[in-house]
Amino acid sequence: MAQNYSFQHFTVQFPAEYPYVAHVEINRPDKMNAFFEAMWLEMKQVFEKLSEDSNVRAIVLSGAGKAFTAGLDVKAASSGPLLSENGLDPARAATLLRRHIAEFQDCITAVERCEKPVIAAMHGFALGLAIDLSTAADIRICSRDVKFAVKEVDIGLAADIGTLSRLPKVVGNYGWVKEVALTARVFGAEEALRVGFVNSVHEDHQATINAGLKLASLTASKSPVAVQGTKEILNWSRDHSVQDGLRYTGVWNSAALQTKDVSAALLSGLQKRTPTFEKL
Ligand SMILES: CC/C=C\C=C\CC(=O)SCCNC(=O)CCNC(=O)[C@H](O)C(C)(C)COP(=O)(O)OP(=O)(O)OC[C@H]1O[C@@H](n2cnc3c(N)ncnc32)[C@H](O)[C@@H]1OP(=O)(O)O
Repeated sequence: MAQNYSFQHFTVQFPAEYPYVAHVEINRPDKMNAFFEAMWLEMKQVFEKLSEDSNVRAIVLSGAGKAFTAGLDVKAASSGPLLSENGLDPARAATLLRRHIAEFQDCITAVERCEKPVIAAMHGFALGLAIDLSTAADIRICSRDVKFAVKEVDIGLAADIGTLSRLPKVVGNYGWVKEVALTARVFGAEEALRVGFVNSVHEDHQATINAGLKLASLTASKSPVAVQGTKEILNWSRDHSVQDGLRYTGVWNSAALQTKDVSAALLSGLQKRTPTFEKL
């Protein structure tokens, strides 16, 4: 049984029918799961804890209520460091703001840094911060009803917590990213599927969660050494040359291939048996 998780703005469940799978739900439905500072700090704790939990091998992230998340809590932001008059000279004010942005970015990056695969299962509204957050996940799926927007220019910002860095790498199409980021226009499930932002589209919220849990369960049935190595190497290779990626893979696997999991799994297909793996 996984350890007990108790958080204020996130529920973490371990569905009995999906061993080694954690389901994280953003839980502020009365405000469309809009994020304020305590929430993104808490989200970092959630993913750091799951990353280290050997009873967890894959994670589904979804939102409670009518939205995955409507993004930044714009009411809270209107009285936070973005707009506050602090009397500091510009360089000092900029230093504080830069630290604030870096801390916020780090909370989103906690999802990418999490050693376990994370599947973002989105429905309803997925605006602004939702795109930052879901591009830090490994796999994105959505429901037919979803409304996406890279909404930052609508609120006077260049997106600064991940979207502009990660979305082009997810979809491999700068022209499309520029269109949605420069206009903040809403796009739906069909377009998201066509450009490769999401991997699959499902009938409704619950069907999307179920599909996420099944995918999570499939990866959780594999060697955790192999799966965690695959996430690490893919993320690293995304940001480096092929030659550097090959070299990193060789170094990584020179340790990882010494796992017992290889001998447990190598002949399992031929021998028509399902291997089991120790916790990691
Ligand atoms: C340093 C900067 C780092 C990060 C920046 C991130 C940028 C972003 O995330 S940009 C995106 C910001 N989000 C928005 O601008 C969306 C604002 N919300 C809406 O436009 C609408 O609420 C809606 C999502 C289209 C849904 O409309 P509707 O179905 O009519 O519901 P509402 O009655 O409007 O909302 C219900 C309830 O939720 C509150 N709420 C919704 N979104 C937010 C939000 N983003 N921030 C704060 N609160 C939000 C809304 O006020 C309602 O609450 P009440 O108490 O009932 O008023």
